[in-house]
Amino acid sequence: MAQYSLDKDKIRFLLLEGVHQSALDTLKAQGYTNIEYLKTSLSGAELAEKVKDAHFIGLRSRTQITKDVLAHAEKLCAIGCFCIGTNQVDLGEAESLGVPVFNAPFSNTRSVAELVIGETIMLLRNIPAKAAAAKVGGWDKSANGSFEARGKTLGIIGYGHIGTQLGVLAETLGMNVIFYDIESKLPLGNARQVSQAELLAQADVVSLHVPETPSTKNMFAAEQINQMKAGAILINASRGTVVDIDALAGALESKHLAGAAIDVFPVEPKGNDEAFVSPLQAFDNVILTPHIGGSTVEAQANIGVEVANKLAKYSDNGSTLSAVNFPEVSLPQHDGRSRLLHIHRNQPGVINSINQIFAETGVNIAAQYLQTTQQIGYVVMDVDAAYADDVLEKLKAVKGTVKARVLH
Ligand SMILES: NC(=O)c1ccc[n+]([C@@H]2O[C@H](COP(=O)([O-])OP(=O)(O)OC[C@H]3O[C@@H](n4cnc5c(N)ncnc54)[C@H](O)[C@@H]3O)[C@@H](O)[C@H]2O)c1
Ligand SMILES: O=C(O)[C@H](O)COP(=O)(O)O
Repeated sequence: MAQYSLDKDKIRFLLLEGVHQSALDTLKAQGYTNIEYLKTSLSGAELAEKVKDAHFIGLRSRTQITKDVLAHAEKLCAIGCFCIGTNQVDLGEAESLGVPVFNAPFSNTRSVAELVIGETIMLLRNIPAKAAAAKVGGWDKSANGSFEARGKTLGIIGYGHIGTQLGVLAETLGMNVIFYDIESKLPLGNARQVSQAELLAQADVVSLHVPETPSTKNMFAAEQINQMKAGAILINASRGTVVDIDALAGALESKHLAGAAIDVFPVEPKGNDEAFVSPLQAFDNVILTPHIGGSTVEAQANIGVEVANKLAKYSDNGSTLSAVNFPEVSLPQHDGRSRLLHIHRNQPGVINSINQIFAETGVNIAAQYLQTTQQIGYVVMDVDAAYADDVLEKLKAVKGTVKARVLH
């Protein structure tokens, strides 16, 4: 399937889930005005219908871009996740269709880490339960079950961008930091990498910061919760699939855990007007938040600019730097030339066929860039504008071509 570069006002953006106004401002400032902006997520037939005409889709963590949805998105050039997580997109399928997926890998890191620090202090002091009692006339003035954070041990599971930020902040409170990660990681400050069993046996507060993957699905179930210290606290601001909520409810019921803070759930409401239901609503010593770990004004404004810029850059010059599922190519401007972009299956003979076209037509390649993943190859060639459309037609016919377009 070939795609020609269109006039900017014909390039259609579908932005879902109320991404920040800064995304619209950034796109408009770069000449992209054909933008459909929705405050909610979409699913099913509605989503399939909307993606049909979209060249670019922007979304947050809620919208599921499955293989089926992608099959409806025939004009799709790229997807922007205006958040950190990209598990809501079928990344492999998008790759095989020649659709790069971008995200904002650090823009809300600090917001999540700060929320977890706040929750750690509140839960160690038993504030949620005391505040709930006070609101209905109770007066629980007592030091029992209320502790300082200083000197306590924080166990971080998943020591990536958020986990490391959290560890640094926790040390400034005087906490001891231990962490577990499947990779060997450079410990920051005085943090120590330990096994998961050691972490669960030692930590007063356990905080989860892993991505949603097959290996993290239900990784925190009854077995792991039972290994936590009696009276410990569990915090999850990663993904709702990571914790078995019924097992957590059981541990709160039996008072094995002293409290929890949960920001993400196996099933979350589609929008702010849908009711939220969870067995954890029964517990006053649990902080429940509506997936707002990354929802600060600062983070959302930065994410809007960052991801919109990545989409505009891919549209304008083909750069795929920091795409999460695609060969990464950082490209200079192509002033005075046209740029041919060719996405193909990574199979023997494709580059040879492409070179053959140039050998036969005698068109000179002023610059060429190539990157591959196991699945696909992405080759970019700058040529004299007079020949670009002709060469594009020939490139489209190369066996193994997934997508080809030209930028004038
Ligand atoms: N609640 C929110 O609003 C919010 C905001 C931002 C991110 N998140 C979630 O937090 C996750 C983590 O974000 P990040 O930026 O720190 O990601 P990251 O990729 O920088 O770090 C994740 C870490 O988890 C480790 N890991 C992966 N699988 C593991 C396993 N089975 N056991 C132990 N460690 C494992 C990785 O090696 C990595 O070090 C994101 O994937 C996203 O789902 C939630
Ligand atoms: O992956 C993320 O960055 C967080 O889960 C935040 O997602 P959101 O943009 O839907 O709040």
